[in-house]
Amino acid sequence: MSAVQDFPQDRLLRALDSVIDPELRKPITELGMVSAVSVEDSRAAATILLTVAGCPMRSTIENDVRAALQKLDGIDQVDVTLGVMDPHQRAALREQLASRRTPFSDPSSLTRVIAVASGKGGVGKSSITANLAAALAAQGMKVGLIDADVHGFSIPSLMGITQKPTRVDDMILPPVAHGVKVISIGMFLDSNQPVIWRGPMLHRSLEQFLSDVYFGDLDYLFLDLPPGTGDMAISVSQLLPNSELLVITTPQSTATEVAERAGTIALQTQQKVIGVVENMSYLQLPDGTRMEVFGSGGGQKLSDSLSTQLGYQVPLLAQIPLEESVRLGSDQGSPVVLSAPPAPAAEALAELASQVGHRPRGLAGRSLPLSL
Ligand SMILES: Nc1ncnc2c1ncn2[C@@H]1O[C@H](COP(=O)(O)OP(=O)(O)OP(=O)(O)O)[C@@H](O)[C@H]1O
Repeated sequence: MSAVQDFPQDRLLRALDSVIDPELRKPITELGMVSAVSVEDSRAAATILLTVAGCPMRSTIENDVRAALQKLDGIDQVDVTLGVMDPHQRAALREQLASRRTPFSDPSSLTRVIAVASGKGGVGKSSITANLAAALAAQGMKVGLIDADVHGFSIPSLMGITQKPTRVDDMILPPVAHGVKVISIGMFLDSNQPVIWRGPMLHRSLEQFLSDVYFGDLDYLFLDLPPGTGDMAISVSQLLPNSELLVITTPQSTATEVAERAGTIALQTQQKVIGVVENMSYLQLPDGTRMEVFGSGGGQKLSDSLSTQLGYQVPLLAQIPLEESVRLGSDQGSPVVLSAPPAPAAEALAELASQVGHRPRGLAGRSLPLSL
């Protein structure tokens, strides 16, 4: 790093501490990205090394560096030069990050892993997952989201992500949207092409997401599962034995029956089912009455039957109304808890997030790593 004649170097570095790499979520000073910074005649010059040449965040980083230095008294002008890390610098960064990769499958991991399941498609599983993740991130939690619905991936558009993940050698940096680190198979495909993978490839894709994607320390990791009781649900239970299940249904009896099968898979996989969410419960009419478009009682019925079959209380955690704001938020890539927080559906989703968030990690229904 170059010397500074008339400006204390640590003041410059302290200012740059406030610049956070948007993907790695760490100060650029800690990541070895500040190659040089100096001041001459109230003109600051900073050379910043990007992890890769095509870094999608280059203009954000450049602007943030400029803004951070410009704030200092005595600096009138800032010149930012962007360079790229050489293979040695990249390897050092990878080492640094790899040692901090969180083993989500480790029984001692403090990250709560919540897989969101449903019996059939279209019940709002992805919308609820996106809203839960965004709501907890807005509360200051560190949240990751894996779109494990590889055949019907919709999370990138629900979260408003068009950007591709950045690769640093064999490490993948997930794009961050609304404070949530998100990864989806859809981000690796060139167009909206269908994915026709079978079990082993699905298992491998999840394994790769868990090992190669840099999530850093997380409070919550959500997985949006494909509908039903397929291969991915089994893979999740094998690769993430600590994961818990949240089951989404509509009030309709046909949806409830298939959701029950998705929930009872937990008997075989030994995952804990933390609760049931009933979505599209009712439509509030202008006169204040509630129209039960998809019938009523499905969520409670599912909660009762899962409680009986699993042998512990599986509560009905929320009933989310059918509301245009939810659909609009999804279409605009901004979950309704953020885009229209006073809407009744947003309030119900925010309340669900608090319930999920405040629930301590229990051991009921979970296999323990015991041996004689
Ligand atoms: N409470 C709600 N009110 C209004 N629209 C909703 C609500 N919940 C979900 N939707 C809309 O219903 C559609 C299906 O939702 P979503 O994609 O989240 O379902 P899904 O269960 O994940 O489906 P799949 O598993 O097939 O991907 C979307 O257009 C979404 O915007």
